[in-house]
Amino acid sequence: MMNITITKNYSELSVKAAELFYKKIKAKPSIHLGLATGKTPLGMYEILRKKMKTDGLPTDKLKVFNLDEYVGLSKNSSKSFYTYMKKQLYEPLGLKERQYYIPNGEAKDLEKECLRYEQMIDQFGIDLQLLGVGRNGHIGFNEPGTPFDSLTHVVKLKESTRKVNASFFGDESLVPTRAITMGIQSILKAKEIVVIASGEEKARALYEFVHGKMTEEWPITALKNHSNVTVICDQKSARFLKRKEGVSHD
Ligand SMILES: O=P(O)(O)OC[C@H]1O[C@](O)(CO)[C@@H](O)[C@@H]1O
Repeated sequence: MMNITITKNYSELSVKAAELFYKKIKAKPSIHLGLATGKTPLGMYEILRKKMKTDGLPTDKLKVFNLDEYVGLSKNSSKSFYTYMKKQLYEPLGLKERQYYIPNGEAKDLEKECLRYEQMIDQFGIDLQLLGVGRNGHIGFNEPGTPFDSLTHVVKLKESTRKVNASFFGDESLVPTRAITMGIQSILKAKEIVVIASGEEKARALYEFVHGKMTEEWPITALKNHSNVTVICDQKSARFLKRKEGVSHD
């Protein structure tokens, strides 16, 4: 089942997505969340952490798992996804180290690290997975051509992805060339998935996801196989979507 909500703009998208996560956390304080980095979730993370704090939602039973991490960056580098998450949620929500999980991009044996991470996902299970989407349809760092049955693995980042992510680094040459990412199969293991997308540059990927056929050329289309996916996107990213049942325009 796929539900699509189209919002007027990025602010509304952030409010909707934050509300959804807030409700789920409130209903099940021991929920296991799968979380994403990138620009798109920044708005929802800000609303979520503020509301959770104001309302005093307990966070001691929460567990959060991250999709990916760069290889070769120190965990404490200001550019690591660990630092991003620490600033956006781990610290503001007062999470203890045992409550958050992120691939270790500094591991000596990367293959072993991938295996460890996948085993942990299997052991705990993710209830609700948040996903952004790349312009080329990537989810996590699973670039076009990644097998749908892939588990956590090391990827060589595409030049186009490094270019887009250069804004976080100041210069493209500083963006790491590899990352560890949950695979497509690992992502599909989540009980429920929420995809957020904003801006015209995401419109083609959303079109392929909603109206296109399943193909490894558009990694996001793997989600067509999942039984519980919600898409929250703004009008700009939804410009190629056709009106149909299950699509609500706010
Ligand atoms: O939200 P953004 O910055 O557009 O990124 C989209 C996707 O691209 C990535 O940043 C990887 O390049 C993902 O982590 C993210 O979900």
